[in-house]
Amino acid sequence: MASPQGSRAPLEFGGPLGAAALMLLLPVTMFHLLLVARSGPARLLGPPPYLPGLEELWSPWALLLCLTWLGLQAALYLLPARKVAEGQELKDKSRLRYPINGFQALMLTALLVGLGVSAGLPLSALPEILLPLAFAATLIAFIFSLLLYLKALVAPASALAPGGNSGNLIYDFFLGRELNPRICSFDIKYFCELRPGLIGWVLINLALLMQEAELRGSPSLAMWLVNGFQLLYVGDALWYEEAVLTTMDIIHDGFGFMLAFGDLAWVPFTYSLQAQFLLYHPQPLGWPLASFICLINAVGYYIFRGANSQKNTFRKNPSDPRVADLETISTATGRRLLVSGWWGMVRHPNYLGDLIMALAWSLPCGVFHLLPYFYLLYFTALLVHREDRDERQCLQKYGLAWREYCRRVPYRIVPYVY
Ligand SMILES: NC(=O)C1=CN([C@@H]2O[C@H](COP(=O)(O)OP(=O)(O)OC[C@H]3O[C@@H](n4cnc5c(N)ncnc54)[C@H](OP(=O)(O)O)[C@@H]3O)[C@@H](O)[C@H]2O)C=CC1
Ligand SMILES: CC(C)CCC[C@@H](C)[C@H]1CC=C2C3=C(CC[C@@]21C)[C@@]1(C)CC[C@H](O)C[C@@H]1CC3
Repeated sequence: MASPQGSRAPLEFGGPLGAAALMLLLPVTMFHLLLVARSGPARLLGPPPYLPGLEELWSPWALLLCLTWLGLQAALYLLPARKVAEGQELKDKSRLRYPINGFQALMLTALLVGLGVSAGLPLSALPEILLPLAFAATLIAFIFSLLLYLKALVAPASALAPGGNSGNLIYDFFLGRELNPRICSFDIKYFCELRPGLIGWVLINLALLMQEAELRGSPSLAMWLVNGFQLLYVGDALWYEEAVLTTMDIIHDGFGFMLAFGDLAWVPFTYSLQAQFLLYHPQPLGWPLASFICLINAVGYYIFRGANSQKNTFRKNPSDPRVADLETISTATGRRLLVSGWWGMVRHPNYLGDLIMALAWSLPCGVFHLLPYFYLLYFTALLVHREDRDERQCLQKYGLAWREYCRRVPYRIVPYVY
């Protein structure tokens, strides 16, 4: 299979073997987490309580529910948007246009769910069918990736991603071949990155909260905190939806199994792990400790939002008064790099804020189980790896100017540590 010209990018994720291992390991990990979260000992590293049979995993109703959810989110995506944003310049010098109506989709979904629940929709029954739902989402991600792989066979070379076109079927299937697969103006990757998975995640959290209220009379303080923190995170991502257009997922990575599974299955079913854990393992939490955890989340959010907004404002308009006084380094591309403000503290201040929030999401679950800290552990690994990929791409893009930035700002994520 021919590679597009100049796309002999170095293989990532351990090449075809690594990709094959991840394609097996990620779904297995997700099912392991779903099973142990509801088991008595809730041991992250122990064996699952039992191995579910196909009859417990497969349900045509769960598949129908997942497809309906995707259909609903697609319909909301197609509603008129308050703004249409242009993406980064592509290889052929064109720019794609993207609707900015993610927050509107979240609000409309909340309204529909609210109406549904008051009309008797049994949302609190959702936790009972998480296993078949996760199985259906995984199936959809596999089929989706396969169709996207086939679609890329007829795509022009200019539409292919720099990464996932090595010629190795497994590797390319995992990473994704086409950069911005679209059906007419419907951008499949952009849609999946923010809508069904993220909104699905907070919906699952809400269902877990409602089931806890049914079981114990009212939701616990720990459950409120986890729901509140994660709703803030998802609301923020959709409010600042345009910022996703500059992430490496949109600019650099193709849309293959990694993102399809990540967006549609991994995010809703593993990011809701803390709420799942709390439903089956209630944790006492007093107001003083809860206030301290809120403070940790607020500090994390302040850094995360401050850093992301500073970079986005600077990238949109470097002479904006909010960033005009910051010190910068010029690069040969004409773009400049910030070396003061948040981006002068470490080279990825937004990751630092994100990790502090991840800690705050786990703390309400107490310190006697490792399971609710899975997200923090996985996320640290994801961000360290992501930071490494980004550094390599920036070095390629900015050359000596990037080296100068690394000299001026030596720490990557945690000041004086890493
Ligand atoms: N919850 C989750 O699962 C995940 C969350 N995230 C979060 O999403 C957000 C976006 O992350 P991500 O896309 O990885 O990366 P970043 O938002 O950090 O973007 C990296 C890019 O920023 C630009 N940049 C880097 N340094 C500077 C500088 N000093 N001055 C100006 N521009 C600079 C470069 O692009 P250029 O120069 O081309 O503009 C670089 O490629 C983060 O907050 C992250 O924490 C990310 C992944 C998963
Ligand atoms: C499990 C796989 C190895 C990797 C899957 C990765 C995906 C789950 C993540 C890749 C980048 C993501 C981003 C977000 C969610 C997770 C995925 C899809 C955000 C939308 C989360 C909210 C932030 O405000 C923006 C993030 C952009 C990147």
